[in-house]
Amino acid sequence: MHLDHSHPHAGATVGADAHRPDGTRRALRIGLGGPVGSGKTATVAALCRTLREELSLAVVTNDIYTREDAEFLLREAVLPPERITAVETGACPHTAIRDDISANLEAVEDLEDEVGPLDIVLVESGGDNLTATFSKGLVDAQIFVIDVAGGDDIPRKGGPGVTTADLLVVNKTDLAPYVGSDLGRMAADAKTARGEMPVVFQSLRSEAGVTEVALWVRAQLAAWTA
Ligand SMILES: Nc1nc2c(ncn2[C@@H]2O[C@H](COP(=O)(O)OP(=O)(O)OP(=O)(O)O)[C@@H](O)[C@H]2O)c(=O)[nH]1
Repeated sequence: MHLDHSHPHAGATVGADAHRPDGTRRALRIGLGGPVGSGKTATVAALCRTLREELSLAVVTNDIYTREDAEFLLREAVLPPERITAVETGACPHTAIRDDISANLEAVEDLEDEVGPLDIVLVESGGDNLTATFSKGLVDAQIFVIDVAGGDDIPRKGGPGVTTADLLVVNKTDLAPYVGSDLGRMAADAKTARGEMPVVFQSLRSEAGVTEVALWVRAQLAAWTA
């Protein structure tokens, strides 16, 4: 189930310089943030599986003290190991993606140098609260992932992630009947909070899986390379 694809190209604004020092175009950088356990890593894994044959991809993960998200992606072999880098933030992940972005920028640039040229780098934030947003100096577009089990009032309560992310993903729709979440209400509240900005409802347990988000990512890349 998805909603409001009337503006598939909303997003991808040029934040940092679009070129590498040698003059070639750098990869499009897409950030994924959201609360703990909403499905960020699972979405990154599914995007890699869907897009890896057609695009040159890499992933940067952020965890506070561990490399768990990167280890999951390595174990699942969603990409060759040299294309996955873990940043240990040692503090709130949102500091590393919003305030002191140097470690993430270095990780992205190292990946481009070592395995490039790359089409897309996915930068996953460690699970954080609803205020976690990425610096425009780090990513060109951001996806905010919430899930239906976290409470169907999250779109209404908002927060910068929900209201300003280029794409809002409401994940785990398969669980809605079990946790009593009202998807219609979530959709209406998301519309109120976001206006014309896109929202995708997905279940990674369904056959459609990450298809809609992958379409959005392809549209961002098309706009970036145009
Ligand atoms: N039922 C269901 N479970 C899901 C779905 N997506 C992810 N999960 C499960 O939810 C759990 C958390 O998913 P993760 O991808 O690790 O979540 P995360 O946002 O990366 O978590 P942190 O990195 O700890 O913040 C895992 O057990 C996933 O398998 C979904 O669409 N439906």
